[in-house]
Amino acid sequence: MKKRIALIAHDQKKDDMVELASEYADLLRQCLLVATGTTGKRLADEVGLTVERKLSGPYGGDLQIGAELVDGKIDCVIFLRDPMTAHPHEPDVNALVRACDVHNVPCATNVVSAKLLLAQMVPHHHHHS
Ligand SMILES: O=C(CO)COP(=O)(O)O
Repeated sequence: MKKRIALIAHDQKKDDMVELASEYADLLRQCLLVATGTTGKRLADEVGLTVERKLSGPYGGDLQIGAELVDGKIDCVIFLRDPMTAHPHEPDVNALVRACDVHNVPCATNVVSAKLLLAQMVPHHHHHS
């Protein structure tokens, strides 16, 4: 069965997310993708991925993804957080990461971790950059 991957990036990390997704586009096309609003739009517009878009993070998108996650509908989370900027929805961000820990769902919060995790998500995937 296809893996369902959540992709989320704070504003200062969106360029990194687009770059990461471009590099791993072949792999990501074999998965079902869900993203917060603005991240999802950029992935669709700039990488050409098919992405199910939730609300933007500050409007509850992290919580929508968290709700699916606790229902067992998310296999892994790539959440490129900006550690240098305060966010009004920080409680939501923490809730999603906490839900990953509660339910033992892998969650990568930086690019290097994301690459390691993505490489494990699709069996026998050979990465060409
Ligand atoms: O704020 C976010 C995650 O906390 C991301 O939301 P957007 O993808 O809509 O910018």
